[in-house]
Amino acid sequence: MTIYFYSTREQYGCFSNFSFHGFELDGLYWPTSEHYFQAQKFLGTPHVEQIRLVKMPKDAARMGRERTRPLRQDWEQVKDDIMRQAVLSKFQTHRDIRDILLSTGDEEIVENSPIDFYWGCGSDGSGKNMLGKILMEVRDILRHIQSTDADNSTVK
Ligand SMILES: Nc1nc(O)c(N)c(N[C@@H]2O[C@H](COP(=O)(O)O)[C@@H](O)[C@H]2O)n1
Repeated sequence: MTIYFYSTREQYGCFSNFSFHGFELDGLYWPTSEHYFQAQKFLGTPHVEQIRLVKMPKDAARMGRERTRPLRQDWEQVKDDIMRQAVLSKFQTHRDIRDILLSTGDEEIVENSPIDFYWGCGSDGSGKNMLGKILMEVRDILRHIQSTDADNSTVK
């Protein structure tokens, strides 16, 4: 059965980038994956740190979406990899949510956003669901890491 998520307050809310599961990446601490993702839009400028330091992910999202500052030129080419790295770091850092992600087996995961047709499925389900796809990719990576670790710890 397809797993839908969106709000951090509902079931599978930990799959949202707005969930408070911080991690270290690029030598810095990020309070949420939304902070990391939005800040990377302005790599090489002081705005990265300004976004990293705001308390709430909704403020990081607002700042990242403001177009008063120029977006990095290669954003469209790099944004999926940046999201993948942020989501992987988040789930590698927190065992409790890693277990929740792995417990979904091979079920399809969909960000049930009524407004976002790129990261989510959009209001009519026709969206690309890139965040859901990335979560499923990360699930595969974590499953592989787990089985490799188990093999390595087996006494031969
Ligand atoms: N809560 C929420 N509100 C929105 O308006 C959204 N678009 C989303 N989706 C999340 O937004 C992030 C990416 O947004 P931009 O590409 O910067 O517009 C990403 O975390 C989506 O999952 N969520």
